[in-house]
Amino acid sequence: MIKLVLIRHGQSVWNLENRFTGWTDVDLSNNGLEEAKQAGIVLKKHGYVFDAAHTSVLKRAIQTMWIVLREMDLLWIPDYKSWMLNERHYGALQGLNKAETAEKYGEEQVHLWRRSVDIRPPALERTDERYEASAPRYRSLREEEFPLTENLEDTERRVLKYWQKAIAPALSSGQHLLISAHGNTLRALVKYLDRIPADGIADLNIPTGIPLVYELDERLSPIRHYYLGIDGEIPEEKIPSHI
Ligand SMILES: O=C(O)[C@H](O)COP(=O)(O)O
Repeated sequence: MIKLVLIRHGQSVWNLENRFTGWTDVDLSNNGLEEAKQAGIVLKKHGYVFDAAHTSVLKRAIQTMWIVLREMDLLWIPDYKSWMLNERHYGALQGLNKAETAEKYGEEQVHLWRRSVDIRPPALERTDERYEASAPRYRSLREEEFPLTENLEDTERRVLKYWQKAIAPALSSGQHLLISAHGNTLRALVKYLDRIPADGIADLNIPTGIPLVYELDERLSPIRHYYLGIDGEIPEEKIPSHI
């Protein structure tokens, strides 16, 4: 049995302000910093040790990874950062307040943008100041690869490409991995791992800063999964699944 640990970054300052974030590179809130520290304490207490860690190129996920690994005295392990683990791109919604957006476009429309699989939010214009294709961290992307908006299917495609290229081979070689990523990145990965159909994913939310442990068989098929707290597996009814 192989254990894989997923963690959504701690609460960010735009989670706190209820803003659409996507690829915007915002910091963790003070609460998010504390969540990440607690996650490291929990993982260390339960004897987890990682051989490597994977994260996005967004600081809320990178800092979460660093804080967790610092608490575990594992800052020395290799870590890999890829844009392919970035949060789903929220297009022209990035920076807008979710409640104000719902007032303007209606709750149903915002829910579809946030939780459907195949509906993309309005796209960014390449002239928009939020369009960051020229940022050094995205140097490896061709212009046509840089998203102007994404639905969950788009996110799933790039996450699975990274899974096949970097994660699955490492797991199959016996490595214990930590993936520090984002709400929709992990929704996409969980959808794939648990074979959740498109019409079954809308209500799945990943809470911030709580280690999600996947026990996988030798074919990397999930045996079971659970959130890990200081006293061990957290009962389903105690998981804060706020949307
Ligand atoms: O990108 C964001 O706004 C959040 O990290 C996830 O937002 P969502 O829960 O609205 O998809």
